[in-house]
Amino acid sequence: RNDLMTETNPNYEFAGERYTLKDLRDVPREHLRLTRALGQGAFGEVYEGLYKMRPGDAVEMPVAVKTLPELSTLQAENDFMLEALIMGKFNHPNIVHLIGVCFDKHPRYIVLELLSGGDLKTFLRESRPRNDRPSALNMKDLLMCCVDVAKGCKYLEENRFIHRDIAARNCLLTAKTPGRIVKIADFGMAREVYMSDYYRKGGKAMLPIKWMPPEAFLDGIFTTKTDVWSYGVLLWEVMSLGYMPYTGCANRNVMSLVVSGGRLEPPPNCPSLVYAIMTSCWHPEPPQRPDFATILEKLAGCLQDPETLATPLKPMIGLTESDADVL
Ligand SMILES: C[C@@H](Oc1cc(-c2cccc(S(C)(=O)=O)c2)cnc1N)c1cc(F)ccc1N1NC=CN1
Repeated sequence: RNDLMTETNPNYEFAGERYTLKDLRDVPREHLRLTRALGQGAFGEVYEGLYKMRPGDAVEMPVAVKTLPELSTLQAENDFMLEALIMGKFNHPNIVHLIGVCFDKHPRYIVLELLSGGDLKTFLRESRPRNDRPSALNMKDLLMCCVDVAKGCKYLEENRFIHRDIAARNCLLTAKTPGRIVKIADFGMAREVYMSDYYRKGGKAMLPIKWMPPEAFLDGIFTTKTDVWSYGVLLWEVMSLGYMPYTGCANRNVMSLVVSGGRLEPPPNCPSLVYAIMTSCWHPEPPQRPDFATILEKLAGCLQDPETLATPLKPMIGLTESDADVL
């Protein structure tokens, strides 16, 4: 909780230091050119754009621009600023880089590095083996994606930062081709905790129940072990090539299932070494869950196990893709 938030001058504590908006680089609006819409973000439209770093420059840097609509509540303004402050303090290869902000007038912009591989969930779904094309990915590709996200999570853990929404939809790739790097790129839920709880929007519907451990959705307890549980679900998302977890199950059923000890089944062809990591992340007792350093060691073990690496990828069977994925 950060009760130091005031309407106009949010302070933000990270890694033992306090920051305010003045710490964020100001991007002159006239050096920014929005080229096309990428999709709807939590606040407003997100655009792809080009940023001329220095006025005389011929070269322009591709960027992603989050926009805050003109007609926004003060609450939304604060949330938006805080998200920029949160991202502005991170410095890690597996966390999206904040380039700067345009907060001088409306519409306000948050300018991020553009990761042109798009989001991890979409990438996984697009990479499923099709009859005309065996999967473009192999087990090593999948494990490398998981390693990247775990490295980002380890950095957050070391800085005692709880993300609260680790999921494939919130991760982006630098490219779809080999050599791709995965980065944690959305901090919307983390922002929530810094706003007074009574502002929390709506009911349970706002919470990513399928990625949350019991102590979080029952008692609102969030620790770094919350992110470990979510990371286990992300592992399942990756190994299933982007399926919706608990296929066909509604949120309230997932809650009772998980509370009574039910867990996600191993995706088809999921190596037992990898499934063992997932289940360790889903231990009912938070302290019994591994930390991200341990998870990285276990993933390194998988990457050195010939049998694991040789496992072919196979899509889920049963429900057709469209049903399975939406429910
Ligand atoms: C805010 C936005 O940030 C970005 C999106 C894309 C990006 C997103 C989708 C497709 C492509 S692209 C140019 O490769 O087709 C690039 C590329 N770089 C970003 N920095 C984002 C961050 C996430 F963690 C998850 C989803 C999105 N969005 N927001 C709106 C759509 N996705």
